[in-house]
Amino acid sequence: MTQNCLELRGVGKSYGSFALRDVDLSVPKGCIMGLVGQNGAGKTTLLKLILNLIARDSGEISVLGMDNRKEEMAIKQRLGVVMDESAFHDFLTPQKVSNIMAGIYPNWDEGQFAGYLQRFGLRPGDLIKNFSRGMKAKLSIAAALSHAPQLLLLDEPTSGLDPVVRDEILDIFAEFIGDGEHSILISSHITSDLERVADYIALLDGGQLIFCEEKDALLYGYSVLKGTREQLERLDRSELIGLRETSFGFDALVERSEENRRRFEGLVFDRCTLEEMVLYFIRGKKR
Ligand SMILES: Nc1ncnc2c1ncn2[C@@H]1O[C@H](COP(=O)(O)OP(=O)(O)OP(=O)(O)O)[C@@H](O)[C@H]1O
Repeated sequence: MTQNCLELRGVGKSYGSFALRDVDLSVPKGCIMGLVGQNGAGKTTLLKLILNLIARDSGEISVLGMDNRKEEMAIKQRLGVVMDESAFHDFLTPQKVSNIMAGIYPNWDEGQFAGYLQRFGLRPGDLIKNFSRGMKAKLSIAAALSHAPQLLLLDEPTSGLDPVVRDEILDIFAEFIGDGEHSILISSHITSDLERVADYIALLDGGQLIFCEEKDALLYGYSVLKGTREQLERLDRSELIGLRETSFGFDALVERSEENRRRFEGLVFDRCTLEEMVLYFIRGKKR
């Protein structure tokens, strides 16, 4: 059995002027991979391709060691999914959702679902119509987790949630992968959430995978370099990623290496957040 729960090879899909091109991506078992990128970068398209909700133009996709087209039904039993739009009809209640899910998933765990509802402060008998965006998001996450899935595919699951609930949900995600057998691919614009829980980060931009790296390797492998305009004039710019010039000076991302320490001696090296790093890489690509 493969150690990757998800593998994409040469995956492509085009929609008029937008194209997801030649994406190779592997999600190892037992980890959380964060998928980041600007609006329209192709994150939802990628997740829909994995779910076989849309047909790919090229490439291969294997989910939990199975071909995502040939074994779609078997895969869906073992996947927990949250897409960004509300998953359940407004006239339902969480209790009715539970009854419906029990008919779809042989592994549906009513008790576990009820436990999540209680944890999230959702009443089983209330109409979803009257739920806030955050409450709908919590319901979707509770449902995705309650049929013993091995892999969660989550499209911006925490976007409508307040920081306290987000924190609790991130803890639940960390618990979920704790035994090394479960994994999560999560797209999010909240990079601080990913900085907290993700093991790997994949950046999409304009349909292209810019990188897929271990989060710690990214955070410890790069620094922000800062200096004056005069200092910039004397530098070899080929090492600078996403250079930004201001009236005072410049900043750019550089690889953290002894060679660069010597090359840029006398300049300031700062730590970099994941959010800053993503901005530098996107800016660097647009140059
Ligand atoms: N059904 C469709 N028909 C035509 N174009 C589409 C369709 N679905 C998506 N697109 C286009 O594909 C591109 C990528 O969209 P996608 O929803 O994958 O981006 P995203 O990274 O998820 O964005 P966001 O962060 O805003 O959710 C966009 O240019 C979008 O307009």
